[in-house]
Amino acid sequence: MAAYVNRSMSMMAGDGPHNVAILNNGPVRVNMANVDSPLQIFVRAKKKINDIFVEIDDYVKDAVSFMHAVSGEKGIATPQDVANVEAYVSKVQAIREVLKRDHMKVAFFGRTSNGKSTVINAMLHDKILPSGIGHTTNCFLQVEGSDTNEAFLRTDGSEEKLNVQSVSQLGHALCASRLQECSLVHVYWPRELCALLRDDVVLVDSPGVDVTPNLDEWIDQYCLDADVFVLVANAESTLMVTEKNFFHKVSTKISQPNIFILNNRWDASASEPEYLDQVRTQHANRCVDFLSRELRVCSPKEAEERIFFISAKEALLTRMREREKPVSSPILADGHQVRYFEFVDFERKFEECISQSAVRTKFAQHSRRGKNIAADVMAALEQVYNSATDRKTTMVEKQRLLHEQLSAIEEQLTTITRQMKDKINRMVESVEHKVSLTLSQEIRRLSALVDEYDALFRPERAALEQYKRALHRHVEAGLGSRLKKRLSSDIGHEMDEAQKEMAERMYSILPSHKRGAAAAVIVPHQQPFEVLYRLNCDNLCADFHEDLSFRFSYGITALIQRFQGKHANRIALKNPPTYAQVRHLWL
Ligand SMILES: Nc1nc2c(ncn2[C@@H]2O[C@H](COP(=O)(O)OP(=O)(O)OP(=O)(O)O)[C@@H](O)[C@H]2O)c(=O)[nH]1
Repeated sequence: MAAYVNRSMSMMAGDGPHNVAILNNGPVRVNMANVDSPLQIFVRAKKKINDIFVEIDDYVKDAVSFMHAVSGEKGIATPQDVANVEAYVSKVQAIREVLKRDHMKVAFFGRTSNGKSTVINAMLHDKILPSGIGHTTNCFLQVEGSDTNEAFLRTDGSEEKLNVQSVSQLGHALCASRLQECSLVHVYWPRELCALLRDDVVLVDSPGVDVTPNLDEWIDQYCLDADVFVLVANAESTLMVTEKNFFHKVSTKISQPNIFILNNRWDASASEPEYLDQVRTQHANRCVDFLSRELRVCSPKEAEERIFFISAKEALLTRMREREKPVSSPILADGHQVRYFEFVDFERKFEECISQSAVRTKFAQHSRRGKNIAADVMAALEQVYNSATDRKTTMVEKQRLLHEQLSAIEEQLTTITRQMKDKINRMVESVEHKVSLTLSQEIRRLSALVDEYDALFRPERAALEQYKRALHRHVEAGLGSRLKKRLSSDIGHEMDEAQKEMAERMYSILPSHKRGAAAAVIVPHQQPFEVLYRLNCDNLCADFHEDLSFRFSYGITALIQRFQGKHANRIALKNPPTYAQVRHLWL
């Protein structure tokens, strides 16, 4: 109580921060002291949830980029996985749009002339909606804050901005251009002029519930998203069946609606002070009974906190005065301050209720949705992570097996290479032995070769030199062809066998799928093996001096020593396979 009294006194005194907005009739100065308003619960929650959805939006977009990046990797993310995550981008956008527009909505109902429009005007601190005796409000009028600092009207479904003065024509039952009772007119009022509007409260005025049979249609169109309902009753009479019927219908369509009951026109009680308490108790009991027992929307104790006895007319007058606006009836009845405090108390409790209700009903659903989206996207990313991890494990295992295989093969290759080198060494020794033996035998029959040489011998120096060179060629050719004939096929056969064995052993260590490719590299030599023996008689006989008297001799013993000497001649084993060729197969 103390809080609202202080606040009310402060507002009546006109202190606290003020804002200025421009209306048709000039600049307006308004009290905006609502920093501790319960509406801030909704305002802060809205900012918080909007910020969270900005983060969810970024998270989803990052996830989409990531999914696109990995979609090329086989077995990690399918195009369907990418599309599933991508679908959340538009869902998050849609929620963000709804969140931006989310507001707290309060709908005012009651019989004609009970003072619904006057209550709204008092809450807005200005005479915005038409009011007067008789049936005044002809259609639904929704007052909401305008983002631009201007006041204007818009009929539902139209983009045309109408002058704010035309609300009297459009919404007034007595004007010729009035709309259908179910129509909606948006009244945009500068947020800066009213704390309620600035904090995203939307107020809906309605025609009297006693002037229409279309209550169901009203409820479906204007009540389903309302956070709070205010029944504006007439304290001069009592709750009427039409009013009760309307809220019975509301409570069948909406679970546990938040309903406040304002017993308006309580200023009338000033003229009958002797019955004031009894009437108040009677009205209060009936209202508590209606909310708690008939509608079952709250407990009797909670109901007591939802029932107020006010004078909207006085509250509006007080606030118009405070803003130095001209007022028609300056005289206020006795007890007007107490009634004003109760009006302020109603505003406070209404703000708490609408703020908490809107946060719960509107943001709780969005929070769940946001959590689910984040969880779904995280699950998709986890699936990608798990697939990638499985793939990595498989590849690492494959790499380990390959390394093992490679090490084993390199070991075998080293063994084979060593064995082959030993074999080659043994073969070289064997061939040298064979060549040496064959050469000895051939040299022993060298005289026969020399005897076959039948060129004309002349002792002159020049002719003698020519004779010697020709004889050398003859001996070289004869000896070479004899060695080749006797050694080639024997050694060649041995070489072929050795090459074949080497190739087969190489094949045996290769993995089966590599053998095809290796066949082109490990091929046993196809060229026939031949023994080449380079016999240079000119060198061999360089220190030979002919005895012309005895013709000449080749000095057989010397020749044999020369042939077998370590710096003399070498057997050439043509085309042996090399270690480099063998190793190339593996690299
Ligand atoms: N004495 C007194 N008169 C009031 C009070 N509240 C509103 N009125 C007057 O009652 C008449 C009807 O007020 P409205 O605000 O137009 O009532 P309403 O419920 O909006 O009426 P409809 O728009 O026709 O449904 C106006 O002349 C107001 O000045 C109040 O608390 N005390």
